[in-house]
Amino acid sequence: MNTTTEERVIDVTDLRRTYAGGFEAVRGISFHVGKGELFALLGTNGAGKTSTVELLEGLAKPAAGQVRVLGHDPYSERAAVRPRIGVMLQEGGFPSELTVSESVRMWAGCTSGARPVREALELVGLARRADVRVKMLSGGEKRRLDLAMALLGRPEVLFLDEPTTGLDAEGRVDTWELVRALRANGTTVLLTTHYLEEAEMLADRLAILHEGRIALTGTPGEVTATQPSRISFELPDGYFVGDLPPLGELGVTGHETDGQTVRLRTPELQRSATGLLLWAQEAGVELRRLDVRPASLEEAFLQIAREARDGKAAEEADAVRTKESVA
Ligand SMILES: Nc1ncnc2c1ncn2[C@@H]1O[C@H](COP(=O)(O)OP(=O)(O)OP(=O)(O)O)[C@@H](O)[C@H]1O
Repeated sequence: MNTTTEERVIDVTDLRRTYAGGFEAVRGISFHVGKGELFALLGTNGAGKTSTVELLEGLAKPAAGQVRVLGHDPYSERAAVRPRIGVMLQEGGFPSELTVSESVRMWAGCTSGARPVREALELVGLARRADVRVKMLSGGEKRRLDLAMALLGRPEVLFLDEPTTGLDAEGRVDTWELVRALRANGTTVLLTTHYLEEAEMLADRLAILHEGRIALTGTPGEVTATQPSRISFELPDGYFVGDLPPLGELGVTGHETDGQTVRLRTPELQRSATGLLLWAQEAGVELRRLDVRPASLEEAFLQIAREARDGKAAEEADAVRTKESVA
C-alpha cells in the first residue's frame, strides 16, 4: 500500500530506545501504518516489540528518531494523542475486588465520549459476566476485559499487545472477527503477537523484529515469498529419488530423503508440482502422502531466527580465531 505522508496514522523514523545502563533495545527502526491498516510487529522474545510499542503510545521518550501518531509526537503532545488512541497492554491490572461492569464504568468516567458499558462488554463477549468480580475471571476473560477498556473511547488507533494470549480457540476467533470489524470501520491497528497464524490471518503488513532491528517487512505474502515452498511424498518400494526427473529442471532448489520419503524445496511451486505429477502419471507411480504447501509465516520467522543464530555463531568463531591469531 502506498501511503502519502498525510495518510500515515503512525509514522516511525529511525527510532531508538536505550534503557538505563546503556542497553539499546530498539536500534533504528522505521515503518509507517496507513489509516485503516493493520500492522503487526513480530519478533523473538526480547526483540524489542514492547519497547517499541511503548514509544508509540507515548509512555516513554525515544533516545533518538521520531514517532508521529495522528500527526503528533505521542510523548510531548500526549494530551492531543491520548484521547484518540486505545491501548491494550499485556497486563491490564484492574482492581480485583470490583466487578466487570464496575471496572468498565470507572474507566469510562476517565474517557471522553465513552461507549455505554453494556456495549463495550457485548463487543468482547463479556456481557454475561458483568456482575462477576475481576478476580474471579479466567485469564482469557481478563484479556477480553482489557480489550473492552481499550475500545471504550472508540479509538481511531488501537494498540493491541498480544491480545489473544490466554484465550481459547473460540475466544481467539471472536477477537479476530472483532478486530477485522473495527478495521473495516476505519480503525488503524498496531498488533504485537507471538501467534504467527494470527499475524498471517489479520495483518495487511508486518515487520519481524530481531534484536531491536527490522529483519524483514512486507505483506504476509511478500514475507512468505522469501521462503521456498515444500513438496513431500513417499515413493513406492523399488523407486528412489534418482528415478525422478532431474530436480533442477523441475525448479527444485533442495531435497532431503529419508527412506522412501522425499521432501523437495522450491521457489516455483506450480512448476515443480506440475513436473513431478506429470512424471508420476507417465511412469504410473503413485506418490503416497503427497503434500504440497507454500511457505508459512512461521517458516519465514524461523529462518530469520536461524540466520541470526548462525550469523552470531560465525561472528563468535571469527572473534575466537582473531584472538588466537593475536595470541
Ligand atoms: N526496563 C528495562 N531495563 C533494561 N532492559 C530492558 C528493560 N525492559 C526491557 N529490556 C530489555 O530490552 C529488550 C527488549 O525487550 P522487550 O520487552 O521490548 O521485548 P519484546 O520483543 O516485547 O519481548 P517479549 O516477546 O518477550 O515480550 C530485552 O532484551 C529486555 O531484556
